[in-house]
Amino acid sequence: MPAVAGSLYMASQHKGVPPLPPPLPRPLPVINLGRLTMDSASRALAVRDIVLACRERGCFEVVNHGISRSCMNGALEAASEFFQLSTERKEEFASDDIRQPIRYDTSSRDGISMSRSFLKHYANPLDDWIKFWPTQPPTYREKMGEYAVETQRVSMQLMEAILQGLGLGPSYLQEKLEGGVQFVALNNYPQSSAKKADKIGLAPHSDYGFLTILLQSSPGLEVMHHEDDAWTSVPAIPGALHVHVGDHLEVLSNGQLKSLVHRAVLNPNESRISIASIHGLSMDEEVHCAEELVDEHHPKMYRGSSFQDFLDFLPANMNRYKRYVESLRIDKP
Ligand SMILES: O=C(O)CCC(=O)C(=O)O
Ligand SMILES: [Fe+2]
Repeated sequence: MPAVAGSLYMASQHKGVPPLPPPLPRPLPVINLGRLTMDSASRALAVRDIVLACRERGCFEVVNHGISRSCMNGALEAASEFFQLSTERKEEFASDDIRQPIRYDTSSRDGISMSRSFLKHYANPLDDWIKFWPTQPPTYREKMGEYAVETQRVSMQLMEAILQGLGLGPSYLQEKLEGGVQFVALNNYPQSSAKKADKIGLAPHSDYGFLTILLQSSPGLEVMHHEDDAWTSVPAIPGALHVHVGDHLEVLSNGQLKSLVHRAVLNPNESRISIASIHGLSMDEEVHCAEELVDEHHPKMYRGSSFQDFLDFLPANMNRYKRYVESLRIDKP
């Protein structure tokens, strides 16, 4: 009998040996971003790794991205100090209106916040938005501003690599991306309690931009890869950032890359902060399937839409789609 894994497995069952356990979860790809600015061979390998990770896993971790530890820790500290302010102070930013330039909330009116409070605001270009940001804690604008500018830079590098890897060229959409939306969500989750059975902080969803860059103070982010039916926990690797594919990258790539379903679970040991930076085109700019990726074998899969369209869509469609992009499919039932 040939010594293939399947036959060994069968043989062990025949002898009454317990069946093999399911395969171990594959570790998430960790990509050294420094290679993008080295020689062209190193860049080509990094581009290949990034696109493969996007295609096969929908996400990856990046290291050597050029954002200093003190900048990342500064942003986490500023977020943590904001959430420690009195309720009254935080509620100065409370609003039901998702079009406000800054918004604080604690409830699940958005259909997915099960146990989190959040502060959301825009960040690019910084000069247009920073005036709306909190002045308490006093270092908030400086620390969050520095981190926002740095993540916008990393998002540009990543998008150039992805667009190159898709065959569209690194400067495809460049100006529109430079002037695009950067939406920053600071999330604050309580420590899970032994009494409460529900350990979900944020329910499963995808993000609507091209890319999300996420920094977490401790583990809690979980992702579901495209072919999987199970959650994979994303480790909080010191100094690393997590990156995942959003709905508009699925549209732009005409379905070659798929937006990633993810959720946040409560951490049993501590309260947790995450900072999600979502990058896309500007408010009214529609994202379409790239014509270069449409042909007779790959018909156009999605209709075009803008960030503005997403905001219009959201209030009436909470919980209808786990991924907004499903509503954009041309062949949807
Ligand atoms: O807290 C997390 O890890 C996930 C946050 C998230 O998915 C979001 O803000 O969209
Ligand atoms: Fe998200």
